[in-house]
Amino acid sequence: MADFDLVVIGSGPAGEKGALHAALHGKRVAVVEREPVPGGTAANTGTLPSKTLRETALYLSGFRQRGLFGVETTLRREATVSDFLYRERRVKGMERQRILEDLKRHGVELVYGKGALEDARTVVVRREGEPERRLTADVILVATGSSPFRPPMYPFGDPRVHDSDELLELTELPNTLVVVGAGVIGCEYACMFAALGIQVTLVEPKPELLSFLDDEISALLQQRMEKLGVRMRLGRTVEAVEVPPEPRAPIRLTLKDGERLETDQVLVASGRSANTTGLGLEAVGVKLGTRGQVEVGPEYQTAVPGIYAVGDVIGFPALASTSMEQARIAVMHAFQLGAPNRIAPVLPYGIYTIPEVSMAGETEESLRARDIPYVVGRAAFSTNPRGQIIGEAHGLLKLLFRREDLRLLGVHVLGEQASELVHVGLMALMTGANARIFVETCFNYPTLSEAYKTATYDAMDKVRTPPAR
Ligand SMILES: Cc1cc2nc3c(=O)[nH]c(=O)nc-3n(C[C@H](O)[C@H](O)[C@H](O)COP(=O)(O)OP(=O)(O)OC[C@H]3O[C@@H](n4cnc5c(N)ncnc54)[C@H](O)[C@@H]3O)c2cc1C
Ligand SMILES: NC(=O)c1ccc[n+]([C@@H]2O[C@H](COP(=O)([O-])OP(=O)(O)OC[C@H]3O[C@@H](n4cnc5c(N)ncnc54)[C@H](O)[C@@H]3O)[C@@H](O)[C@H]2O)c1
Repeated sequence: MADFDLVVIGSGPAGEKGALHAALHGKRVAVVEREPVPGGTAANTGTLPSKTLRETALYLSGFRQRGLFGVETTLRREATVSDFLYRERRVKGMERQRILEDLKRHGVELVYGKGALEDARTVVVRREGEPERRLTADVILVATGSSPFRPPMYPFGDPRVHDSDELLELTELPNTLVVVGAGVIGCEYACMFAALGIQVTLVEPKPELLSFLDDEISALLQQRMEKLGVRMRLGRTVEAVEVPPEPRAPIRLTLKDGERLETDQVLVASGRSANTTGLGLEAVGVKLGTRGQVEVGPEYQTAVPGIYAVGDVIGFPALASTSMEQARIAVMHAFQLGAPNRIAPVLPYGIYTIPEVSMAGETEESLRARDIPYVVGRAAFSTNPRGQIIGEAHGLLKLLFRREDLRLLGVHVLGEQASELVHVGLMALMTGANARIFVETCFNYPTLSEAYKTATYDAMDKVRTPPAR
C-alpha cells in the first residue's frame, strides 16, 4: 500500500484546498512545501499582501475621505515604509497560522522540502541538511504555482529594481516609480503607490489597459488612474535600462521612441512563469505547454493517469479563486467523489486597482464579435443614495442583457466594493436569470447593490418591453 492516498506538491491556495478536500473525504494526505512557510503566492507574496497594502495606501492617504469633502481635500500624511508594510506582515502571519491549523485539524501532514517526481507514484523530498524522503501515493497533485517572469534586461540584484515578490522587501518608499507592464499586477501596484503620493509612470507595450475588460470600463479605469496621478505610457516599450551604482543617482529607462524616464525605483510586472523546472514531470510523461505550463484535461488530469495539476502551474486564468476550485474538481475526479464536476461556466475577475474593477460574463466587444443583439443598462454611483453618502462619485454598474429576452449576459462594476458587488450579478448569470430577478428583488436601502435595479430599469427603458417570466 502507498504511504498516502494523495501527495500534493505546493501549499498555495490550490494545494491547500486540494489537500483539505481529500482529507475531508477521509483520504490520507501529505503536502510538500519548499518554502519554510505555507500559503504560496496568495498568502506570502501576491494576493493577500497586495490587497492589504492597497487598504493601507487608501487609509494612509485618506483616499476614501476625499470624495466626502470635495476632490481637492486630502488627509494624506507622510507614510513610512514601516507604516506601509505593518499590516501586510500581520495579515500574512495570520493567514500562515490559519493554514497550519487547518491542515493539522484535518490530519494533513506538511512536509517541508523541495518535491520532485521520481516516478508516477513517488515524490522525493529534498531539504538541505536533512536526509531525502520518499512519499508514495495513489494520486499526485502538482500545485507548484508560478513565479515572476524576469526580462533579462533588468538588473534584479539591485535593491531599486523589483519584481512583485521583492517589492515586499522594500526598505524605502521612492519619490518616483516606473512600473513596467500594465497587467493586473502593474495596474494594482501603480494605483497603490500613486495613492501614497508617489509619482508613478506605467509603461505597457499594448495600447490599452487590461484588454480583457469591457472597453468602456477599461477607458474609465484609465481616466481614473490618470486622475490619481499615474502617468500612462501605453503602446510603448522599454529599450534600455541604466542603473548607476550610486544609490541616490536616478535610474534611466529609454523607451523605443526615444523618451527617457528617470526614476528612483522600478517595478517589473511583465507576467509570470509556471514553476515546473526540476519537478521531473516530463521524465514521467507529463506534457508541458510552450510556456512551461502543465497541460491538463477538463478535470485537471495530466497525460499520466493519477497525476493531476491545478492552479498557476497550468496557466490561465491563474487566480487564487480559480486555483482553489480547480483543486476541488481534480480531487473529486481522482477519488471519484460524486458526480462529474466542472469549473463554473462563468468566472468573476476582481481587480484591486483604485478604483476597484470587477466583471463576470460577456463584454460589449465579445457580444458584438458573436453577433448577439444586446442592450446595456447603466447605473452611476453618483445617482445612488449610498454612493452619495460614501462620496463615491465615479462608480458605475453596467449590465449587458440579451435584447430578445433580457437574459443577463454580463456584469461590469467600477468603483468602491466592485469585487463584492459583482457577486449579485454573478449569481444571476449562474442561474440564467433575466431582468425580472432584479425588478422583483427587494434590495436593502440605501446600498450600492440597489444599483442593479437602476441599471435594469435603464436597460428596460431602452427596449420598452417587460422581460418574460
Ligand atoms: C501581486 C499578486 C497579486 C495577486 N492578486 C490576486 C487577487 O487579488 N485575486 C486572485 O484570485 N489572485 C491573485 N493573484 C494570483 C494568485 O496569487 C495565484 O493565482 C495563486 O496564488 C495560485 O495558487 P497556486 O496554489 O496555484 O500557486 P502558489 O500560490 O504560487 O503556490 C505554489 C506553492 O508551491 C510551492 N512549490 C513550488 N515548487 C515546489 C516544489 N518543487 N516543491 C515543493 N513546493 C513547491 C511554492 O513555494 C508555493 O508555496 C495575485 C498574484 C500576484 C503575484
Ligand atoms: N486581482 C487579481 O485577480 C490579480 C492581481 C494580480 C495578479 N493576478 C494574476 O497574476 C498573474 C500575473 O499578473 P501580471 O500582471 O504579471 O501579468 P499579466 O500577464 O496580467 O500582464 C503582464 C503585462 O506586461 C506586459 N508585458 C509583457 N512583457 C513585457 C515586457 N518585456 N516589457 C513590458 N511589458 C511587458 C504585457 O503586455 C501585459 O500587459 C495574472 O495571471 C493575474 O491574473 C491577479
